[in-house]
Amino acid sequence: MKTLIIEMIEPKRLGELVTVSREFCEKPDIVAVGSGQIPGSFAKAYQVEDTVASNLISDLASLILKEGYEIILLSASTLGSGIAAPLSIKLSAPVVSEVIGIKPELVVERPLYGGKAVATYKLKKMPAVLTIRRKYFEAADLQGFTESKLLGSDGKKVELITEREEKAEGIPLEDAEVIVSGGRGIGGAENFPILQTLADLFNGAVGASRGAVDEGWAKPTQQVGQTGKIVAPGVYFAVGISGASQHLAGIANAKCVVAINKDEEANIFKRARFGVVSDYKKIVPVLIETLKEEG
Ligand SMILES: Cc1cc2nc3c(=O)[nH]c(=O)nc-3n(C[C@H](O)[C@H](O)[C@H](O)COP(=O)(O)OP(=O)(O)OC[C@H]3O[C@@H](n4cnc5c(N)ncnc54)[C@H](O)[C@@H]3O)c2cc1C
Repeated sequence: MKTLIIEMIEPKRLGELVTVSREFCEKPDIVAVGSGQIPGSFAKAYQVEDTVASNLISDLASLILKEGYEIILLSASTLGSGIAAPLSIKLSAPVVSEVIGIKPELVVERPLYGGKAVATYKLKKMPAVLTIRRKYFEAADLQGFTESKLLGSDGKKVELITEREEKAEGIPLEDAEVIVSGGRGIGGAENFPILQTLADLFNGAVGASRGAVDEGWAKPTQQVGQTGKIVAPGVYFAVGISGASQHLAGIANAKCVVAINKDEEANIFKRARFGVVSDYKKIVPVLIETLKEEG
């Protein structure tokens, strides 16, 4: 099937979409968003430097209709989700967001009810737009680079006036293999550095519950959950987090959850593989010392 990837030039995200594209075609085409060389081998490559989603919709829709693409793949990222919805309206195309599984015969899966259920859809009308949830598919190894041509623009509707770069401190939560998250049980912003110390020992990242973010102890960009980031680390430490369903929705794909909570009835223990019922102030320092000793 004729497949088009629309994505920022970022090897991991592109690699994941290339893996998904192989379920539909041998070699996809790509519209790469942003500047720089396009890693990987694509049949045809187009490039747009404008990163404002609403400016791209008309050009993308014209290209899709002209070339007859059947499957359109984007990451379920801010840009991907920002493009997928208006693009599907412009094309009168179906959209399935946050796809986590591809089955034979055009069947796709996405989570529902904060990850408590999985819905299965059969794609019957083409083109179909799919946004793919990060880290559910192994990123393909992208070899070499593909030459691209600029995708013509029908004029900017929205002008980007300023862009404030979010200071990326350490590894992004979505990419981290180990996350140490703190909740309201941490007791104050001054107690978050100990979580950072633990995370650093694993080369990991620090996340937070909405409880901690609402208290102003952690940044909104650190929030994990339904209205925060969806993460999929190998190990997720939930420290002083009760385990509300909205928080659990963000860690549905975490492989191993380790909960530290002084309330043995806390809901987080139902999701945890390992649980410690104790005050985190007694446990986390011991964990740090032990890890340092182990080297
Ligand atoms: C529409 C909507 C969307 C939401 N989206 C999100 C979301 O994206 N992410 C999110 O996290 N929440 C979200 N929430 C909020 C969610 O319902 C919870 O209120 C929130 O997750 C609670 O945060 P918490 O677990 O840190 O705090 P609490 O529920 O107050 O739990 C604190 C925990 O810390 C434990 N504790 C206290 N002291 C210690 C100690 N010294 N040592 C160890 N443990 C201790 C307590 O036993 C308790 O279990 C959303 C809610 C709504 C309505």
